[in-house]
Amino acid sequence: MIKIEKLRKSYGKLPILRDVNVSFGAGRVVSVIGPNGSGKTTMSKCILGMVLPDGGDIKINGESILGQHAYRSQIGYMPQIGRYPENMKIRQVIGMIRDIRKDVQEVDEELIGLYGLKDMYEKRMGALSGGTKQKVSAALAFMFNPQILILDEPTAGLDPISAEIMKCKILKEKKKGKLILITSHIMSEVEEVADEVMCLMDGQLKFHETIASIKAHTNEELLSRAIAKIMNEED
Ligand SMILES: Nc1ncnc2c1ncn2[C@@H]1O[C@H](COP(=O)(O)OP(=O)(O)OP(=O)(O)O)[C@@H](O)[C@H]1O
Repeated sequence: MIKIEKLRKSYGKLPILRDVNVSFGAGRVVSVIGPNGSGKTTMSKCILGMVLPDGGDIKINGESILGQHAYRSQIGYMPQIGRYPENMKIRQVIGMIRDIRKDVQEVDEELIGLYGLKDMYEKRMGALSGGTKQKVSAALAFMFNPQILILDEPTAGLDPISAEIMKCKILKEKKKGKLILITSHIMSEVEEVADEVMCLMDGQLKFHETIASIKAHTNEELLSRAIAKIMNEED
């Protein structure tokens, strides 16, 4: 579904992504992990067309996305920190985004319901708690039934029940054949929802394996230990 070939990006003289090659298939949940600053968000932003790569290619369903725009409607994105006009009410933000995507007949309002956002519709974005803002971002990411979801730390800031709702939603959408890329630093959470783990270190692909194979080849039952073992291996 997504094929990344020799992806390169630098900021000034600092190389951030260094010849990353990786493929992700439909119906999979892939956790993108790696130390802070290893390039995870930059890779996501390249897929989203928010950052222009210096070299390489990104193909979605066989077609290069470079210089294209239409493909973006197939991707739902939940940023680490959603930024919204402070004076707009939740109702207005959701209404505005729905207006932009008038082409979509059937909208998915499940998270709006499960997170009780309608009861807060008249609250202004600037007055919301961090967690509630996250819930609005989540509801928007899933709303237009995208084939690909990119979720940057989706449960960070959510209370345990809301985090559980998010994880159930991820697994439900995966069953529909969607590809879901999740950045997370919480290994127990990665283990609960992901099929595969992709690890970036210093802008390079360190490994991309299924959770079962990571555990098997490190001989570790705990994913956190298995990953620590691989990360500490010499190249
Ligand atoms: N617009 C920018 N201009 C300059 N440098 C940037 C820019 N965006 C990101 N960087 C740098 O690129 C590097 C990779 O950042 P990125 O956000 O991709 O890392 P990450 O793996 O997502 O980190 P984290 O786990 O902390 O979210 C960092 O050193 C960051 O400072």
